[in-house]
Amino acid sequence: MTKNRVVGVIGLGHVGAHVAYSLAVQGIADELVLVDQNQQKLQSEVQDLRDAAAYLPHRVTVRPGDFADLGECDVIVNSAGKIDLLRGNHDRVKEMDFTIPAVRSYTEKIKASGFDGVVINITNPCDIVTRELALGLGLPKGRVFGTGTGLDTSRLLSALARQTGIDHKSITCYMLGEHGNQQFAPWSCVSFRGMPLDKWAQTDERFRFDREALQKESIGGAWVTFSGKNCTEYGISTTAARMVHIVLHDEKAIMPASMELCGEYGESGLFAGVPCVIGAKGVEEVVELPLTDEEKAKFHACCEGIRHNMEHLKEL
Ligand SMILES: NC(=O)c1ccc[n+]([C@@H]2O[C@H](COP(=O)([O-])OP(=O)(O)OC[C@H]3O[C@@H](n4cnc5c(N)ncnc54)[C@H](O)[C@@H]3O)[C@@H](O)[C@H]2O)c1
Repeated sequence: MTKNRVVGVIGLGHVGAHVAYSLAVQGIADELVLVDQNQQKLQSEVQDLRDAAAYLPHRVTVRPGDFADLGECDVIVNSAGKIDLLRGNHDRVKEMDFTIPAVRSYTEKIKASGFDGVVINITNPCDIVTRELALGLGLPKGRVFGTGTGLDTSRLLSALARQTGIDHKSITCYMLGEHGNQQFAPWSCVSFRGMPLDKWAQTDERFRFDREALQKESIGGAWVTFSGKNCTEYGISTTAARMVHIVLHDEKAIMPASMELCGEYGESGLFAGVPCVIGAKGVEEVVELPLTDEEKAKFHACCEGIRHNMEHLKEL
């Protein structure tokens, strides 16, 4: 009998519930172990997901758990948080006063469960919380990473697909840096199945667009979604589900993720959004894009911004 693929989700709010649903609907997980400090919310989400199971194309079992039950998971998705703290201000760092102590409160419990898999962090501020989890859990390098600029890259892919008429899956592009206000698109690395953007732009006007405007659209997309529903759900849950799929199938796929930098891009001591080779061991390699000098400077500025935000850790 083949081993069941067991995925744990911590925090069953807007994001965690949608992650669990995506994993169930896409048949990515065989078993879901759900954990939330709000027991009523947890029971409700478990019930609702179980109600869906009979008509899903793949068999999935769903159960409520505690941190002690996470030891058997192959992958844990962390999405605990308090999204209401972002109402009225567009800065994910504002959630840090809640999310850092929250994560610290259960890191030891995850360790005590005997967990030895991969952790994918969504909780904001994503780069800083991912680092906190990685330090606390002490798993081998790469086993804890964040969705980082994965979602922001999805937004850029969507904008580029609408602008050019070329399908998302034929486009290579990245948002790099912070999953936050300090991120940017390195346009020199954008290509359409091997043909660089600049080359297309020489002959086709659909590829001669306002790059600043598209970048702004990708960075601001979160707040367009947030403004009408006070959360974001579909984009992030699909991003995380894709990452879980990559890990469980040992795909060695390249995707932007929040990963520790140890000299790559001339940076160290922090987690930031960069392209990564992801497989069964989590992030197995950071891909160093051939950035222009101007793009390198932008990347360093993003890292300085993350470092500035990390200063607040001293007060927590
Ligand atoms: N990285 C990204 O791209 C991205 C995108 C969207 C949201 N987010 C982040 O994801 C997180 C969750 O967002 P949301 O909209 O679901 O928030 P939410 O407030 O709706 O839900 C958070 C859930 O976490 C639970 N929780 C809080 N502390 C906990 C703890 N100590 N132990 C167990 N459960 C705990 C709460 O009970 C709640 O059910 C937030 O930090 C948000 O900013 C990140």
